[in-house]
Amino acid sequence: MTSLVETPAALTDPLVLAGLDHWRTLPIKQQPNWPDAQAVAAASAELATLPPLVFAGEVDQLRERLAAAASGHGFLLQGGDCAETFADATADRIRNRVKTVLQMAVVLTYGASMPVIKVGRMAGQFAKPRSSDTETRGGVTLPAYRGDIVNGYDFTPESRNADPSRLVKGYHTAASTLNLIRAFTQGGFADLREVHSWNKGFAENPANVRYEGMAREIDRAVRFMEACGANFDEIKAVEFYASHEALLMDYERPLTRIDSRTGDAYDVSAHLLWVGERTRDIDGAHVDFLSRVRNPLGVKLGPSTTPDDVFRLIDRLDPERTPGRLTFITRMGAGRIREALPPLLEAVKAEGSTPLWVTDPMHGNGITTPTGYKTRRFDDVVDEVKGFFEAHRAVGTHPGGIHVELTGDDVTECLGGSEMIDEETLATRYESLCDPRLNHMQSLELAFLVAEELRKN
Ligand SMILES: O=C[C@H](O)[C@H](O)COP(=O)(O)O
Ligand SMILES: C=C(OP(=O)(O)O)C(=O)O
Ligand SMILES: [Mn+2]
Repeated sequence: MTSLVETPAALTDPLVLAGLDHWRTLPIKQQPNWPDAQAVAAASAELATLPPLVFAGEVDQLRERLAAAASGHGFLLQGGDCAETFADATADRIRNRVKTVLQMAVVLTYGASMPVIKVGRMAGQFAKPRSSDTETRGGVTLPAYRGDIVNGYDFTPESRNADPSRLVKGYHTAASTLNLIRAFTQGGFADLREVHSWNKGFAENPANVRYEGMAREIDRAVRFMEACGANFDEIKAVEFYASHEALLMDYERPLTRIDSRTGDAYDVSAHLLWVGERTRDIDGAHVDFLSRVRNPLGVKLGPSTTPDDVFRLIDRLDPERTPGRLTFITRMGAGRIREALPPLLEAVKAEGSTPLWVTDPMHGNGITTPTGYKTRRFDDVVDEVKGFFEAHRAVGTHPGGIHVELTGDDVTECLGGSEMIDEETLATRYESLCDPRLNHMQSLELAFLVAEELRKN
């Protein structure tokens, strides 16, 4: 016999019971003005029926890897576009980014004898926080571009309108990106014996040539080990994780599920989620939501962060001090890191917490050229990375990783590097729709530099 009194779904839904909607009652920043609330609700409802993009077991495995790194036994390499676009989710572009991350990882692993955790800003990095809600061109003001999952980049009212159908397109684009990443990294392409082939197709440049030299050494070592009986077939596959900024709540919330193994909530849109510098308010919606999912979390920290801010974030996001749960991604700027980072490291060390400390040498070093290009100087990026290592050496903490905006293509978006990209050259191949990315060669150069810094430790 059925009950005459129906139980409201909300009272039995485990996600609701886990407080996963509490963020709706809190102040929230950087969300789009969706013109059609019903269409957003329909898109979110559709997302809620779609399969998870990642599995909770993989998420747990990443947390274990990050825990090892936080205790000094590993290094996180997190990289990819500032803003992924739907149009660029092509086989060639995805392959070039994966190859670039694999090459950087091998430079770091071989150069510094350190296990490297590979995490892409990929398969979901579609939503962007902006400094301004609007953009004005030639006297016309329109909503700012907030990433392909919200609106279009074309400067027309139609394109800049927030369109909820993009939420579902974002999911499917993330799914096909992740599918290809999994094929590349599990299907033999990432095999260490392919170390030379990752360099193929990239124009020859000094960083490539240096890489080739290293690849030859690795080849010799692999052949030697094979001759000794080592079985390299066992390490044909490589772990490669997906991450993005958990910004757009109409995407993240419906992609949050209860894990049948443990009863815990996981945001299954990516393995690792991070909260941005603009949305990490301790009493805000984003921090509340993320505090309730089990994924490893990143938190961006800008130059004005105080030790008190850090302690409050640790208490909210990692009350049980779970190893590998929390990664602080500092983005101080080359001119600030040497004074701003050490007090945070000291304070956290004294308190006894062991988060993973990672440097993002991109977001504190933005400049705009007189011709209007958003760019960064490669020298500033390098200087911030060096400042990061100096700070950790001084305090005696582990410099645990780098977080970079990069692409595998030969774009001209950041100034300098051995190719000496100058302000005039920026125009030749500037493709980013948001922040400037290191190109393939600049990325490799940075990896060699980081390996040298790691060797000094
Ligand atoms: O990626 C980070 C931010 O979204 C980006 O730096 C904001 O850029 P804006 O200052 O042009 O809005
Ligand atoms: C928005 C970003 O950075 P931040 O929050 O550090 O400004 C980003 O990483 O794209
Ligand atoms: Mn960015």
